[in-house]
Amino acid sequence: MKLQVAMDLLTVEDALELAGKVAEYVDIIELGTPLIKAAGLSAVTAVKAAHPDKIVFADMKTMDAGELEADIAFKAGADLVTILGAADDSTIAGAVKAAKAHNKGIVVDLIGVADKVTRAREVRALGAKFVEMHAGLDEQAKPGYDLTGLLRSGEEARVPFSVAGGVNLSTIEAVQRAGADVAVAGGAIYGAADPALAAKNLRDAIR
Ligand SMILES: O=C([C@H](O)CO)[C@H](O)[C@H](O)COP(=O)(O)O
Repeated sequence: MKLQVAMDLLTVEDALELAGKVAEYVDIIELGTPLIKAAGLSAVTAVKAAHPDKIVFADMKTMDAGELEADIAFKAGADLVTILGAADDSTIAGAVKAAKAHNKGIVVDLIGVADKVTRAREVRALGAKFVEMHAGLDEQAKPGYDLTGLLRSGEEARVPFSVAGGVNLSTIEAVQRAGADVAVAGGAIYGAADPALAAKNLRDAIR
């Protein structure tokens, strides 16, 4: 299982500083949606230039104009770009077309999708590299939230998947047991007093 750091920060400087601290422990470096909205795609270019050996993930969360938005993110240096699972099939197909043109990949984010299992299979058939079983920051803040539903959806879907939604040291083993290809950790790393140690501990928990 790969480890992905999600950088939900707001400036390129902060993102480069965090990436510099944790890169040796992670496989994938994600530029979070708030970061891309605040700093633009130049943030993707800067992180890829600093870490050319890492998979750079642009969390675009595109809902329309799939081919166009994926194309500009790939041109900026992204290796993986997210499209929302709630988008029309044509949006996902357009983004997959752009990914093929750049020899890169599309990840379909199933945030907000009620039937994640069915949609995961549909978008995989459309050419998604993998799907993201995702509960966003707002959903995580609701009382009683836990990762169980995401893990069950991943197990049932039987397509390559990542899990994002408050993954931390106490849950990463369950994420791996569920068969996830990628564990995504945002707050558990960037919110830690020592992000490098937090990333190392997560890496060490992956067997
Ligand atoms: O994608 C995310 C969210 O929508 C804000 O951009 C997060 O990066 C993702 O949820 C992982 O972060 P944590 O939940 O803090 O681990």
